[in-house]
Amino acid sequence: MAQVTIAPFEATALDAIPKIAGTARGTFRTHKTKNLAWRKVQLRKLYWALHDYEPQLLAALQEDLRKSAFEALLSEVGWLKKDCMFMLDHLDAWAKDEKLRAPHVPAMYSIMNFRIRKEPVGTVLIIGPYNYPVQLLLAPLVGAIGAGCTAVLKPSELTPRCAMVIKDMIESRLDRDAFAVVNGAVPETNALMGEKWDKIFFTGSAGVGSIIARKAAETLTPVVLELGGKNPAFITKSCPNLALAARRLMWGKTMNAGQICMSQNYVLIDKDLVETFVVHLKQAYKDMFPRGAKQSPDLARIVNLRHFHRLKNMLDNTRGRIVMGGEVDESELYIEPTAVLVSSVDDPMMAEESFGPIFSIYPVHSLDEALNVAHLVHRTPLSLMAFGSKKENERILNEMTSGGATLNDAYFHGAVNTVPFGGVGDSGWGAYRGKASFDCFTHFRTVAETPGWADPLLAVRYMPFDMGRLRLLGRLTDKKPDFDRNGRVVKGLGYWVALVLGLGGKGVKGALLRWAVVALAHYLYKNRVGK
Ligand SMILES: NC(=O)C1=CN([C@@H]2O[C@H](COP(=O)(O)OP(=O)(O)OC[C@H]3O[C@@H](n4cnc5c(N)ncnc54)[C@H](O)[C@@H]3O)[C@@H](O)[C@H]2O)C=CC1
Ligand SMILES: CC1=C(/C=C/C(C)=C/C=C/C(C)=C/C=C/C=C(C)/C=C/C=C(C)/C=C/C=C(\C)C(=O)O)C(C)(C)CCC1
Repeated sequence: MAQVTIAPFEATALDAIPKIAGTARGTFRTHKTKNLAWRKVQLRKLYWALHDYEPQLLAALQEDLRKSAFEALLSEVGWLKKDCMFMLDHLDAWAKDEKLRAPHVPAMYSIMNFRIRKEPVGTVLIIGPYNYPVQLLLAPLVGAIGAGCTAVLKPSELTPRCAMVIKDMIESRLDRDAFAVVNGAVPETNALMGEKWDKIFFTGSAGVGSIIARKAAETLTPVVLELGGKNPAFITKSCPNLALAARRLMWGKTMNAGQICMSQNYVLIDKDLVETFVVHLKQAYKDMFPRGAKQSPDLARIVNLRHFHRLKNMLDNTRGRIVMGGEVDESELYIEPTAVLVSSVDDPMMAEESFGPIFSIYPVHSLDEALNVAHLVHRTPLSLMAFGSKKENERILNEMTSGGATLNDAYFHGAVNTVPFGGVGDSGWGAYRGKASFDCFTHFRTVAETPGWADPLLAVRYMPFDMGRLRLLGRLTDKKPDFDRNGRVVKGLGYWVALVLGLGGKGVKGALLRWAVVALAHYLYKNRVGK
């Protein structure tokens, strides 16, 4: 890896924060960020900044998390470059006014040129976590730039080298009046929260998310929360390939040393499959780490001592049996990929969010039991994975919600940068990525424009009110219900007439098609050969 120097971590001075926020707000008021060409220049600059700062970013990720260059490129630097390109490719189309026509606008108002203007929400605060310190801070920024916002970023202080590289990169390459980085921990975040924002985008723990949401509520500031979850994986008796399920779940818990909020916390598995599943897990472990996980340059480390001890305590306090892994080494912040066989939902391995390379295996007698346990552990997890028959997977999706879900794999729904990503209930509010990133920072402003000549047509609204005219208008424009008071659809005269005239076809298209077939048949009959 290229030799690079990273400045030591330095928190932003508390008294500088109001000015930083004020500059970002002031720049938004100049309206220059609304210009699409300006936004595109910033996105292109961000792309090249990521490209040029790649050695620093890779070194910082290696030092902060011992993240391999492979992972750093795949899921952080390369990921963000793709984000920039995707936003650049689609920005013109997404930012265009959307004309509102029937059926969204009733025919009687069609003269009023209803449309949706896409406006930037304003000046936003983006607060990032430590596990993907580059991706999870800058992916929302791509959305904010695309939408035309100004932004202040607060990287996690737990990954200090990444925080310093990001500050240098953003402030030297992007418009300094529009984008800034504040480094620090709780005091600096509190100072930022004391400022007025138009939206706050927070990724992190549910505990801190709730502090942020409470503070934001004081000024009615909208928040997006990307939080954690205790995510289940279901393996049923009909699992099509148990060895593959084991391999994929091992991948889910070893990327970034399992410090991924959407990876499985626990596996609910049919009791008859447990033994074989563990054999497959061990085989997958051997295949991925032929010289042992500790020797592998591919396995990241736990971010710091606090999180190391949090994970170690889960293993120390479990009443379950470790069936794979179990080694820990504080000097290296190393935790071996570990699976623990448990039998109680109160076990720390079930009750706490793992957010590391450890997970539990919980044997069940049936899918009913699995679904009950999952609801007890966390009713609205960030993700869910199912390895069953098609029918069972459909049932799991139907009976248990989650932010996102993957069938027959670990969290792949969250490994593609262009599709919406977000939680549900207490695992998150709002979504981003792809077009959802643009939408997240956009105010969809409905605009109507009433021509002066239309006033006589619309005069019914004026006082003095005339009930007769209101009733007449209702008779002309109100849609009659085709259902009765019991919620049953009523097939009235209109239905039967339409059915006969439409020759049984549904809708105008279906009816026209049937009439065309009849006409063709008639024509062929009339002109038949040898008549
Ligand atoms: N849904 C998602 O996309 C993701 C969710 N997460 C969740 O984040 C957690 C791990 O990330 P962490 O960085 O440890 O989260 P965290 O909640 O401790 O920190 C996140 C950010 O909040 C700031 N912060 C911490 N304490 C604060 C306080 N008392 N007041 C104001 N700001 C404060 C930190 O400086 C940091 O920038 C896990 O629970 C994980 O599930 C992590 C990554 C992605
Ligand atoms: C199929 C065709 C081709 C071949 C395509 C191939 C070989 C694709 C392989 C893709 C793979 C294995 C991609 C894996 C990607 C994993 C990623 C990006 C993981 C990302 C993790 C993230 C973002 C984590 C985020 C964490 C968060 C949000 C959190 O903590 O919550 C050809 C050969 C291209 C030909 C066409 C057909």
